[in-house]
Amino acid sequence: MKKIIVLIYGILAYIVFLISFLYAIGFIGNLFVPKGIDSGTEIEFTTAFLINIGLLSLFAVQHSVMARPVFKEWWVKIIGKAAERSTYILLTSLLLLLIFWKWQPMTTVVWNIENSALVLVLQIIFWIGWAIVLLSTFMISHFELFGLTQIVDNLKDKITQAPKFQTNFLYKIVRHPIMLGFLIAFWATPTMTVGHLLFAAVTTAYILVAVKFLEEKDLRKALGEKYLDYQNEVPMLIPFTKKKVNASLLSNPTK
Ligand SMILES: C[S@@+](CC[C@H](N)C(=O)[O-])C[C@H]1O[C@@H](n2cnc3c(N)ncnc32)[C@H](O)[C@@H]1O
Repeated sequence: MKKIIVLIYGILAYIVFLISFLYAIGFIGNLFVPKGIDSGTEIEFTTAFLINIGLLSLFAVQHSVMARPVFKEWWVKIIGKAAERSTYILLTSLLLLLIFWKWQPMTTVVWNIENSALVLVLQIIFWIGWAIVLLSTFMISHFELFGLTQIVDNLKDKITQAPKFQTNFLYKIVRHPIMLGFLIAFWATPTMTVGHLLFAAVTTAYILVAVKFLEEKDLRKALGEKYLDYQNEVPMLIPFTKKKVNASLLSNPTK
């Protein structure tokens, strides 16, 4: 019975993720959805700025803290191994929906491209960004990343294997294609408002810090030499720019 409940919980968490992901596309692109990043009544600038920064910070704290191995070790004792990833996905998705709901528009235009060919190019790049995000999740292990493998394995009394470390497909071009896809989608717009710029700038800063100082640190710790070699061979986010890692990291992968 408990396994069925965990299964239903995991499926619901995945549905909430799908809703938040699709809404994110509409929100950032000001497309299809009732409330886009630039819609709604504008309030005083400082208040809007503080609310928006507060919302993004809330997301950053939840997303970073709950992804750390130390937190997970403690958290699985409470929630159980099978439901851990689904809970992470559910809370992440709910916080995203909170951002979309409470986001304060700041509609002063920073740039507005009128050339229709350029507008089309930017719109295509925007969609390419989202396609990169989605495709890359399948290159790692989409169903494990979103907790579905864990809940199905739990039903079958099977231990979920950690996904294979991926160095192929887009992971051969950059180490973080999912993040690259987000960055492309956040910045590629023909009309950039102050609110959209704030969103893009803060999320970019967060992605750079979280990837470099949290995720890669964990991966170096878990994979050691293998990850250092990967860092030496494949650039972090910008394709075809190779970055050499600090030699001191080779002797201390946990640094
Ligand atoms: C949301 S995904 C983002 C992955 C990567 N940062 C990216 O942007 O494509 C985070 C999870 O992917 C895992 N991960 C990162 N690089 C990986 C790789 N090359 N192969 C398999 N898993 C990876 C991390 O350990 C973490 O659990």
